[in-house]
Amino acid sequence: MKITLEKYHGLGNDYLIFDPNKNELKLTKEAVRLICNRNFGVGSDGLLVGPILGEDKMTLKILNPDGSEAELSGNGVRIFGKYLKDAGYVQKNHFSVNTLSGEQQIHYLNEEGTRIKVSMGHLSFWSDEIPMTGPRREVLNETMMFGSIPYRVTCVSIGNPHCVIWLSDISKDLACRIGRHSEAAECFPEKVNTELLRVVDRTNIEIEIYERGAGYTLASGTSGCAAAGAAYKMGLTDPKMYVHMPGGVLEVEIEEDGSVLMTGDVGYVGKFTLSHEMVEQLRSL
Ligand SMILES: N[C@H](CCC[C@H](N)C(=O)O)C(=O)O
Repeated sequence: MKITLEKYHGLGNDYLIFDPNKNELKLTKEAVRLICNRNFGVGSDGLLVGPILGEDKMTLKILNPDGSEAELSGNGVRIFGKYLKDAGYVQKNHFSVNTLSGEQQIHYLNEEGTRIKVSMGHLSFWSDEIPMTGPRREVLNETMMFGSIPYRVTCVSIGNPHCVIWLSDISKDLACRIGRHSEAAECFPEKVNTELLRVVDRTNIEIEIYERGAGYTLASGTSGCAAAGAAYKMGLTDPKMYVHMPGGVLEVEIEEDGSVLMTGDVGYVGKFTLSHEMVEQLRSL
C-alpha cells in the first residue's frame, strides 16, 4: 500500500497533507514525529490530516511535528483550502471546514486558490479561555518570568493559546531563548505559542514566533492573528494591519465583534511517495 503526502507551505510554514481517503496508516505520535523529522523523514512544521468526510462537512485534524494535536492552524487551514481545490474536493469559491476549534470559512481570492482569506473565529483574552492558571481575568500587560527574566505579556486565544510579548527589538534568537521557557510554563496547562511583537506603525507589526509543539517557525497564521489582536487591544494599531514575519506578510483584520479575518498566500511544493522501507518503519511505530 503506497503512502503519498502533498507538501505545501504558508509563508514558509510548511505542512504535509495526509489524505485518509487515499492513504491507509495508523498515525501514532511516533509516526507523526518521524514523518515530520527533517533528517529521517520528509520534514515539515506539521501534518494536516483530511478531509475527514462527514455528512456534508469536511474536517481537518492538525498535528504538530511533536505529535500533539492543535485546535487551529491559520497557515494549515489556508493550505488545506488550496489542497481541497487541487484534489477536486471543492468547486465553489467559498465553503467551510471543521477544526477542533470550530468551523472556519474559506474564501479563494484568485482562480488558482493561491491567495486565501479565512475567518479565524474570535479572540479571547480571558485567562480561563486561553487557558492560564490564576484568578479569572483578561491577561493584559502582565509581568511574567521566563528564564528568570521579567517580560510584560498579553495572552490570547484564537482557538489555540498565545503569549504575546511587546518589545522594541525582536529576533529569532530571542524568540527561541524565551520560547524554550514559556512553551511549557506551569501557568499554561495546555502549553502556549509565543510571539515577540514589534509595532512598526498603526498598520504594520513585525513578529518572531516560537510555536507550541514545533519550535521556531518562519510564519504562523494564528500567531499573526493573536499578535495583531493583542496590538489592537493595547491601542497600538488600527484594526486592519499587515503582519510581517520572516517568511512573509499576512493581512489581518480585527472586526467589531472581535472576530478575525486573515488573508495570505499558499505555495505548492510537490508530492512525496514514501518508500516501502519507510512505510514499514511507520507501521511498526
Ligand atoms: N503549533 C500551533 C499550531 C500551528 C499554528 C501555526 N502553524 C499557524 O499557522 O497558525 C499550536 O500548537 O497551537
